[in-house]
Amino acid sequence: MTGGGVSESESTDTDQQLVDLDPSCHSSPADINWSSGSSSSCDTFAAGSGNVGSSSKPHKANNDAGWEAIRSLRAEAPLSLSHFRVIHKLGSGDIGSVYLAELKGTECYFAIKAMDKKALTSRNKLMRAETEREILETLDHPFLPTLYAHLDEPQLSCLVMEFCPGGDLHVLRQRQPGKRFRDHAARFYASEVLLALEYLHMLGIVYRDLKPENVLVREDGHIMLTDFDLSLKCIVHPTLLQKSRGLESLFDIDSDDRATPPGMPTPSSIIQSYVLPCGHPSRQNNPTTVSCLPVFHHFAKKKSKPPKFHSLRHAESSASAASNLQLLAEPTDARSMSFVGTHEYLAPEIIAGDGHGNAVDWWTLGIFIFELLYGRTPFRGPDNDKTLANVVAQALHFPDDDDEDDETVLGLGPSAAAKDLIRGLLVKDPSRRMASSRGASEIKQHAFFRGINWALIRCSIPPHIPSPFVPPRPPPPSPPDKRPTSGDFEDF
Ligand SMILES: Nc1ncnc2c1ncn2[C@@H]1O[C@H](COP(=O)(O)OP(=O)(O)OP(=O)(O)O)[C@@H](O)[C@H]1O
Repeated sequence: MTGGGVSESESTDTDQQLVDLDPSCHSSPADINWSSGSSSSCDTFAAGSGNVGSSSKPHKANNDAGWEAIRSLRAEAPLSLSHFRVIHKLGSGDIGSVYLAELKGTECYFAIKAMDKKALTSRNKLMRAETEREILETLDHPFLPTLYAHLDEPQLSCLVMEFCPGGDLHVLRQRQPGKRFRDHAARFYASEVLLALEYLHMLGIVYRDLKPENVLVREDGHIMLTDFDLSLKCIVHPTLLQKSRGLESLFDIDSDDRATPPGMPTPSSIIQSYVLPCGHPSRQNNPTTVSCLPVFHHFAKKKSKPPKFHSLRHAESSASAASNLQLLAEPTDARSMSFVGTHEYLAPEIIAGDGHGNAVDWWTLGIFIFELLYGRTPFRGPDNDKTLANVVAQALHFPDDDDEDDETVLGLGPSAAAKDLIRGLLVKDPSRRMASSRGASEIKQHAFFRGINWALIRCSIPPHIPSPFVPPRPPPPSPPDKRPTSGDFEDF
């Protein structure tokens, strides 16, 4: 995609002053000098300075060989880079490079994002790296990366993350006929992205960098949203809305009052219905689609007392009233003035610099779906300035509106429902944009997503399953210093 990325208003440089750990620069991957003294590295999770470990990731940490391997290593000594064998570079971003690495002797593979601390400081990117780490530490969701460890080496700050072997959606789209996805595939990717965004919003995180390049494909074909260095963290004020009464707020749940209201599903039932694998007994009994689980999940860890009810006393005892309730926990009133994102994906309010909130993610979702379906973004101009001008002022136009190609004539092009959804998401005024007040659930109810089983989406069959990941063979052992003696061959 052209158009480049705008990282932050205060620094838009993209020079890679970061340390290059590219194995191709070395005689063998194993020769890479990851740090100047890994013995003094600090595994912040193990040391307890980061409050995240496998125990606080109940959904992603179960039956995960990676966690098991790391856990048993940590039982003996703090984890350090010397425990990993670097295989090759997966790619570079603005604040670091990502490597495929194996935890030595385990056949467990990880993606390690290595950031040079000096370069981060001199380029004023320390905060971004810190934000990304903090966000990754909190995540525990099927469509978001697991952070296994943060290794604070003398020169490098390294994030040990889940490795995603299937490439990204940008590359996958190029391989489709006409370089665009059909409706059913776009619907699948958009729905998994939507769930990931919903979860992030409920944690008070505005993602701000949705684009196909940041949507990775797992080995099983499901997705993983990556790259959180442009994300915004804010405080959420969960609110219950009554569906039949529109947007009227029934009660607020402040940070100290996080119990389940009578008649509402309990936190554990919501979590189970959402994240348990298919076939789990709890699943079969409770396949409810619930849009508000992450908030409860987030809150469930805290000691709770009954919430303060500001109105609708009946709700206290009525299960039917509860079924009419909808939790809004997204940071709809978050505000940031930063100029962040990728030109073609920037929301008008970011360009205008008037302050923006989570509605920017719904704008980018609209651009994302458009790009998946049409093979290009809607407002792209000949240069970045023209692109920005188009985003702010140009009306949305679908390529097949006036110029019907063969696919459209045959009914294979994007459906009317897809276009209607895109239109709703690409409303330039964020306060009128779809989902700006009622959050992700409004999008989920759109006709484009009809037939999606939100609770069981993880069990659906993805449109594309990548070829199985073949673990690279370890390099041959280095030749012995001395000439072989007859003793070396005694087995032959
Ligand atoms: N967990 C992962 N598994 C596999 N590949 C990954 C993983 N994380 C990142 N990558 C790949 O590594 C490359 C660099 O990723 P990174 O997140 O550092 O930066 P970016 O998304 O390219 O850019 P920026 O940080 O500037 O927005 C990307 O090409 C991405 O596809």
